Amino acid sequence: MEQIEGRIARALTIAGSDSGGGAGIQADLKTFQELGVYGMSALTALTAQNTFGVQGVYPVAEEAVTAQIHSVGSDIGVDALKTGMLFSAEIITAVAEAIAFFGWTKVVVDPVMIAKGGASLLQAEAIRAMTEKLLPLTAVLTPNIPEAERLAGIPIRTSADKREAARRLAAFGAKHVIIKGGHEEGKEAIDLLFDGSSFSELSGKRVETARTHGTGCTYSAALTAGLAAGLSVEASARQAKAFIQAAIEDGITIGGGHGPTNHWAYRRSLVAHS
Ligand SMILES: Nc1ncnc2c1ncn2[C@@H]1O[C@H](COP(=O)(O)OP(=O)(O)O)[C@@H](O)[C@H]1O
Ligand SMILES: Cc1ncc(COP(=O)(O)O)c(N)n1
Repeated sequence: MEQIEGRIARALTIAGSDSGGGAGIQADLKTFQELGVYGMSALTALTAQNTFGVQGVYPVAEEAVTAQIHSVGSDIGVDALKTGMLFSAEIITAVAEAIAFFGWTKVVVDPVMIAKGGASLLQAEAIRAMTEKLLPLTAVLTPNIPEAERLAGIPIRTSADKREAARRLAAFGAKHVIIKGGHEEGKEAIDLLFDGSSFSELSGKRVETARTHGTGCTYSAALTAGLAAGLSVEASARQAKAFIQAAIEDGITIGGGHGPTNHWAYRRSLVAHS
């Protein structure tokens, strides 16, 4: 187990459930475990979901979201947390209030909006609550390209657009912004990291595969695990990139549609090289 200040590192995910196990809370907890961090969860919504898509979305009452976060925060404690599917402005507000109540600072926000199959996981009117209430509390924001376009309010076609979007997202209060390159084309999948003053790129070989369900969830969970264990944002981002690269490359065949990644792959590759 990873240790921080002499005890086990603890990470919380505040996100939706993917019954198919490849994205959402399930991907997050698997990733925390693989990286040696104690995982906890606060559910925001249930989805009936498989590798073909989302068959149903059932949000959790916001007071139940608050209660879950207070239960773990008041007893177990949280070294770092991530948010995933938050669904509504009411849930976003409840989450922002709980983060402020506990004074948590290692906060990763994956602004999940639309599942890869096209289902909406965030109501349109919730975007404003996200930029106004959650981004000011965010240490690392991890949008994909469509999410960055929506939050920043500009289309992203060039690398200059990508940098401008990152600047705009930082202006909402996010201390670091990582715009992920999974939705772009090219031989490399390049993530752009902005720390409020300078840019750096994290690159990996693009894998031609349809099995990318849950990549964003898995990536942000790996980032959160790194922060929980005391790594810097940059070191956590590098570890998360290596984790997702291994998980995509070493694909597993699950279900008849767009399958999940292999959450075992990164740890197995470390063992193989040790
Ligand atoms: N086909 C791929 N090959 C290699 N890396 C990928 C691929 N697709 C996504 N990634 C990486 O996976 C992570 C998640 O990215 P992305 O798929 O854009 O997020 P989301 O799931 O939120 O849409 C990023 O680090 C990205 O660079
Ligand atoms: C409950 C839940 N949360 C998030 C996603 C996004 O998944 P993806 O990483 O495939 O875009 C999802 N499909 N379901």
